[in-house]
Amino acid sequence: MSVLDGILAGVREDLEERKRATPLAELRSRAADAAPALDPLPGFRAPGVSVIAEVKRKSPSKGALADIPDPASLAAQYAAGGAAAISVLTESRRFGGSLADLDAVRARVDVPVLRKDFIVDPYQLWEARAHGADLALLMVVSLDDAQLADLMALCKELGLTPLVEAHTADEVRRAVAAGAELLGINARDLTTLDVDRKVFAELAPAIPEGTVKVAESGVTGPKDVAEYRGWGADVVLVGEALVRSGDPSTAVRDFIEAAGA
Ligand SMILES: O=P(O)(O)OC[C@@H](O)[C@@H](O)c1c[nH]c2ccccc12
Repeated sequence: MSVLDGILAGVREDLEERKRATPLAELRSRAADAAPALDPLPGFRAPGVSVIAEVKRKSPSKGALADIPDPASLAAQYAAGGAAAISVLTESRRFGGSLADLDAVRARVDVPVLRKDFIVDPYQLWEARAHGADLALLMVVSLDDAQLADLMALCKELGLTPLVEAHTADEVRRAVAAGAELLGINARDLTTLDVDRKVFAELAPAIPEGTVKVAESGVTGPKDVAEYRGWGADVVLVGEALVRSGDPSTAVRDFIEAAGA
């Protein structure tokens, strides 16, 4: 069993428990009461690189990264540094996140918020919207074409912008075929956890003009952001380097400046 399979097994168990605790009808009514989702795409298309700054406590590859007792305050510092969006990991077993983190961040910042999780079921998109997310991650590797199409259609209905994540040429092709407007290349192979930033350089040319390109994972400092930018990234998604930085606001600003206009 790969690392990803192990994560997905836990995600499905936790999902069944939440489904028992909170019926879909209740999520639907909470989603209806939520403020409409923000559209992140104009911001991501603005000149210069955009940063999606992530609230990430731990990971299967690195273990504990940072305690983050106050995710809302971390997110506020990211926003003050100029982050175009905030990513909140909500997977609990391996990443130490929760929907409570999403609630806290949503309540504090005005920039778009991404629910970062292993989304395999429509219920999770209703949850995302009920908890105020504007974007949701859809990982091509863990979905077949029919599931991807269904989840993309539900995102549209809910006003959520899907960040469609790929790691191979075939996954990029499937993401494009599904109509992704926001396409992420994860430099981390989730079956082995190996990170290779050059995967972005190799796959980006296959992404059609007009699609917003997101470089995910492996940014250790401003130089890496500049490199991704040189390879055509419109957006970089950064977790570890920011949660460990000690000064998240300055770190975000440095990343944006490193990439130039
Ligand atoms: O901490 P890093 O290397 O900056 O990576 C951030 C982000 O790309 C990573 O958390 C991520 C990308 N895709 C994912 C899918 C699931 C869980 C986590 C991820």
